[in-house]
Amino acid sequence: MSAPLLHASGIDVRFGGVHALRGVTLAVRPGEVCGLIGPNGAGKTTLFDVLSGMRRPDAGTVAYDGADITRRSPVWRARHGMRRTFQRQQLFGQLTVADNLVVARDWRGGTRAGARHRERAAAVLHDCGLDALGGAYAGGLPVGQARMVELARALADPPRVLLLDEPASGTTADERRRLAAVIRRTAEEEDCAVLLVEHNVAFVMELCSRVVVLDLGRVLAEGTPREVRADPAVREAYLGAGAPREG
Ligand SMILES: Nc1ncnc2c1ncn2[C@@H]1O[C@H](COP(=O)(O)OP(=O)(O)OP(=O)(O)O)[C@@H](O)[C@H]1O
Repeated sequence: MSAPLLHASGIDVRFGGVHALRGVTLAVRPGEVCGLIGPNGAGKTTLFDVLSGMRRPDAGTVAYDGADITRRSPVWRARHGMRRTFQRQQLFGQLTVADNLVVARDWRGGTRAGARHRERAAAVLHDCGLDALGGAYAGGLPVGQARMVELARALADPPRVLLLDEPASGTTADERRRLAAVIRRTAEEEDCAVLLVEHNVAFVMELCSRVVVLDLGRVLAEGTPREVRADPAVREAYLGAGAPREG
């Protein structure tokens, strides 16, 4: 098994009296799609904030490719191949879909690379089945299409780590199939380490090779989808009565 590319160890985060993360340890390897699930308030988004550098943990470390990056900024992490999407969509609504992808590469500077960035954007749009939408304004897209564009934008500059926050939220079954195919292909063909937070358990269980369950700021369980489904503690805390949607 390859070494973890992203490795969070003993992460603690407090918001005043709320202990949002309590000694969370989690590793993601190149080429794997790992799911992060758990009830509302379990700490999933807070952990994403720590991994992407948007929140400094009160304790614990984040390592990337073996180096401690706990104090590195979000921009540093992005420059080094870490990409994140958000629960609430963050597309540039007044730009076209293609320009959303070009911007995702141009931010590094070097405008002379513009033509290459356009070529890469076109290729990524093609791979994501979005050829027809390149000229459409991103602000006018239905939710499901916008989710795919967000994923495409995260791929515009080739990622080494992809943190996806509820990528399937608001999508149809057909859109989920296409999202899953692109995510799987990115992990396998680009050797990218993918971690995704998702409330749609069926989507996670189908797509991910490994699943981590958070509850009340702690790792409650970790394993293959089959192992996690069968875990009594997970069933009680998350998959039992009042479980989130399965499809
Ligand atoms: N900025 C903040 N200030 C105070 N408390 C916060 C803040 N952000 C999160 N929390 C609290 O930390 C805990 C974890 O929240 P977090 O949003 O990480 O959970 P989550 O698993 O992502 O939930 P959801 O599935 O609803 O998105 C919750 O109790 C939440 O109320």
